[in-house]
Amino acid sequence: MSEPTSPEKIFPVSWDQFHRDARALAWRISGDGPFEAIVCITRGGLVPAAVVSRELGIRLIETICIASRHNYRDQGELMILKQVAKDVVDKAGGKGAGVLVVDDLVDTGKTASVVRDILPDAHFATVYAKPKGRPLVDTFITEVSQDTWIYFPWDMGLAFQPPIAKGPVG
Ligand SMILES: O=P(O)(O)OC[C@H]1O[C@H](OP(=O)(O)OP(=O)(O)O)[C@H](O)[C@@H]1O
Ligand SMILES: Nc1nc2[nH]cnc2c(=O)[nH]1
Ligand SMILES: [Mg+2]
Repeated sequence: MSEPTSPEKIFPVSWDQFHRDARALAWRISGDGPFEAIVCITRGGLVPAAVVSRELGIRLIETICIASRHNYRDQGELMILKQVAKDVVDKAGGKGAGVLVVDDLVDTGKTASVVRDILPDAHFATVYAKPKGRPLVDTFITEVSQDTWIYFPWDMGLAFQPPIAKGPVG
């Protein structure tokens, strides 16, 4: 479980900021290829994978589908819903050489370590990283503290904010 300890910090990310950070990730890994394929870890990896794929001209995109948070933030048993296709693993010499694994973030590192077991020689890239998971990634853009919860733009919406003078609602 990666429930942030108190006091919890939050790090809200807008679409614009996420796009810039994902593009910066592409820049940072652009010298580490060539990559034959991207393996993106769904669902969070889908968005940065689209940006990195466009920037680096990688058109072979595969997924590994992993679910671990069955109740919002509580991390439960990690379930692989779909494995990496055999032809992609074979293309990478069976161990992931020439494969770029993309995810939105690494937190405890549990998801990343499962994927590393499958593709040990792959290059692992995430947009954000927390300290516990950081050793598992080769490249990331921004580190946030372990007690920070990142709010992604696809999980948020515009909402009315009461004027400061009215005080907190409720
Ligand atoms: O380092 P960890 O502690 O394993 O956490 C990181 C993982 O948690 C989130 O995915 P989640 O399982 O919530 O599913 P989602 O991508 O479908 O939102 C995030 O997208 C990473 O894949
Ligand atoms: N949205 C979101 N998902 C996560 N999964 C693991 N850590 C986080 C986080 O900080 N934010
Ligand atoms: Mg995920």
